[in-house]
Amino acid sequence: MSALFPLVVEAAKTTRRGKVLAGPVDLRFEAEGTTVVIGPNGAGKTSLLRMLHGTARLSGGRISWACGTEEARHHQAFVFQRPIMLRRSVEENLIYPLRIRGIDRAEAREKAHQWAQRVGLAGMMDRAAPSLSGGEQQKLALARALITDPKVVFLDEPCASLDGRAMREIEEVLMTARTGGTRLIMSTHDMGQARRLADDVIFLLHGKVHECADAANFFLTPRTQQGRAFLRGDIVE
Ligand SMILES: Nc1ncnc2c1ncn2[C@@H]1O[C@H](COP(=O)(O)OP(=O)(O)OP(=O)(O)O)[C@@H](O)[C@H]1O
Repeated sequence: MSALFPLVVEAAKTTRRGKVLAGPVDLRFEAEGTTVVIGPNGAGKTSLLRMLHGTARLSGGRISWACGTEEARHHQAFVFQRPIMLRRSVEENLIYPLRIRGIDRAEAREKAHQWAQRVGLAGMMDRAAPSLSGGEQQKLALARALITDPKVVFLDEPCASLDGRAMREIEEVLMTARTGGTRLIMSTHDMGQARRLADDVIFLLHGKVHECADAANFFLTPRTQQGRAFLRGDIVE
């Protein structure tokens, strides 16, 4: 397969009924690491992730993967803030993305069991996915995203409204995926999580990239007054 990265974003923007949801933004993503997108409510974090993933239509600019867009799409996954479960068992939820990629049922089941084990859902394979708790559903959504071995995973607030334990378990899965070479691009409201996971940070304000920096630099010495205020927990508008 060809390389997906660098992912180059040039003056890309997405609008809805004349309102700019995100952009124009210029960004460049290399193949490794975790990028964390932060910013106040409504800053455009979800819209940026959807634009990069290709599910929000561009109304200007360009997003170019090193390979073709179709090939890149095949190697991506997206994890939503509120997991969307198939109304089937945990096992069927895990098997589904493999089956639609043509993997035979026996192999898909084996992989499903390995992934259930990894995210702590091994004892729940026969449970109906919608009956799982919020944390369990999010772990299932994560396993279902990673089971196809994607090159890049977008995650929109993957731990919103989860307790500390579920968050830690999810972060462990994410760190393992990152170490294994999966490129992660995620949003979070939780600055503790951003500090734990980020290799680099995009600080969005009013749909635009206000700061984009190496995580250590951003957290230690944010360049802008709004960046400093945001990290202090002040209201930034
Ligand atoms: N479908 C839509 N139609 C109209 N406006 C929208 C739509 N989706 C998002 N917006 C608006 O676009 C802006 C950016 O929204 P977005 O959800 O991307 O921000 P966010 O940073 O993810 O916010 P939050 O932290 O609250 O999840 C907001 O002002 C939002 O109200």
